[in-house]
Amino acid sequence: MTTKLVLASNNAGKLKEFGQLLAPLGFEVHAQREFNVPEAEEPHPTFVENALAKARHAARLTGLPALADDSGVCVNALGGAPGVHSARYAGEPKSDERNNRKLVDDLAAHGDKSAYYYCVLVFVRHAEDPQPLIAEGRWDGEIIAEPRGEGGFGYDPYFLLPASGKTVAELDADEKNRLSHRGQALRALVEKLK
Ligand SMILES: O=P(O)(O)OP(=O)(O)OP(=O)(O)OC[C@H]1O[C@@H](n2cnc3c(O)ncnc32)[C@H](O)[C@@H]1O
Ligand SMILES: [Mg+2]
Repeated sequence: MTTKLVLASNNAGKLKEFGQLLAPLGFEVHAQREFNVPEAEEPHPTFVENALAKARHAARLTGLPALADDSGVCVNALGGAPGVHSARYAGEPKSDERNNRKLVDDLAAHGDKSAYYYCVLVFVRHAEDPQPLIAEGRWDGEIIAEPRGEGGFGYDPYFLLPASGKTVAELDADEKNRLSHRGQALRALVEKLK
């Protein structure tokens, strides 16, 4: 049986990756935009609370099971920033280019460039689901000052994987999905759905 679900995100990069990750698993996946679901508020200080807020919002407005992703890049020398503020690190309107420039500037005076991507996924069967399924993933790397690569989205051209010497934007889509915070979290979530 295929499960129909709504993806509670308006981020084109995430939607593309979820499409690739979920395609082989027999889900009928719809982006919330198809149902004219507006962006949810994300006022919380934790990833898990924001992901739950997004999932509930989409489930409430569509009547469908919903999957939400709250994610970001956490930089150790910056005390975990941008963290939950990753999408709007440089303010409104959201801009990957300005976010990346601010991140590089903020880190310029620091020797420690280590960082990690973090992703929490929340799946709710309906808006009042008392037992949401929750999974997380983490991916370590470091921030570099000059962008490399064309793939991925967001901070990927500046996120270096020391083991391969490549940035995430230099990986092909399959490699990113195999290694990423989002891929790890989704595989863990799917185990819980079984
Ligand atoms: O809330 P939705 O609609 O899902 O879209 P969003 O872009 O606002 O998503 P978040 O609130 O979860 O913010 C996550 C930000 O973290 C960054 N990010 C998350 N995953 C990433 C990845 O795989 N590669 C690069 N940047 C990523 C990117 O800047 C995202 O905008
Ligand atoms: Mg968001």
